[in-house]
Amino acid sequence: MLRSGALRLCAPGVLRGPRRSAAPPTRESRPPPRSFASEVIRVDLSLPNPSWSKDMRLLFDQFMKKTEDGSWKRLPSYKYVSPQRTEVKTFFPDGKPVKEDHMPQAQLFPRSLEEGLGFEYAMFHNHVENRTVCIFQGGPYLQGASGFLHGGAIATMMDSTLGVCALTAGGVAMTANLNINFRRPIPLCSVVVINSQLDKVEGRKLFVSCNVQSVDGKTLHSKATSLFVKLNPKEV
Ligand SMILES: CCCCCCCCCCCCCCCCCC(=O)SCCNC(=O)CCNC(=O)[C@H](O)C(C)(C)COP(=O)(O)OP(=O)(O)OC[C@H]1O[C@@H](n2cnc3c(N)ncnc32)[C@H](O)[C@@H]1OP(=O)(O)O
Repeated sequence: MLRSGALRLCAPGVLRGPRRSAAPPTRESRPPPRSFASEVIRVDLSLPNPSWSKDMRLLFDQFMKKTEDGSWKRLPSYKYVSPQRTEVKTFFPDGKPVKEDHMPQAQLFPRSLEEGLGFEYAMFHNHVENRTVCIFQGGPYLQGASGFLHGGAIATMMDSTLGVCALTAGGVAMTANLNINFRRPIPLCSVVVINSQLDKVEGRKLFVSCNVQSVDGKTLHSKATSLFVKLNPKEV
């Protein structure tokens, strides 16, 4: 039976640096290079790696089983890696929007920390039920109160899960509003399940909600409701 996440050190290998997987990369984890820069490769990080705890792997396997009949789909999540050394620009005097191909170091925020130290997660989506589930293991760099996850890190993963839920239903949209109730702290390095669903669509407005529970479902850690608004077609 799966355990709820008790406070413990992260799974073995968590501080061993940037190695992504002990297993040989699958074809899926090494798709062709992106078109804008042929030397940049994208690596799907929604796959098990040595930092994943037993709970994380068990949950991942359970959801992969659900994908077999096509009702659920695993959603890839990429980190962009350039084999060449890129100079990282850190000072932006004018905050104008920059196209991704002009900033090769841009990364999806939850994928920006090294393996096991930050956000380890995989998402699964059910198109019929308009639900997105995220299994999430928060690493040691996400500490807030001693021994527990930072509220901002929890909010990040809730926003990301809700975002994927809204995006898959409605296309490009941004978070307009996010209301979170934090009920029980989440022990650092434990695994939680974020269940999100699309509740209502009104024109460009997508109303979504989610909860964050322990693996055994006995502890409700957080709940949120959120509004995503599809970008105004005239302004895109
Ligand atoms: C098989 C498919 C696989 C898919 C895989 C998916 C791959 C995923 C890739 C990675 C995705 C990761 C997801 C990450 C999600 C994070 C999202 C963010 O952080 S985003 C970053 C953080 N977010 C930002 O930075 C967003 C900044 N904000 C904005 O840009 C804009 O305010 C806006 C776009 C949100 C709306 O502007 P604008 O288009 O001018 O909107 P209007 O004024 O025209 O109003 C339209 C309607 O909306 C109402 N309404 C609006 N706001 C609110 C509100 N707060 N409260 C209540 N209501 C609100 C308003 O009353 C009106 O209602 P009605 O009259 O029609 O009834």
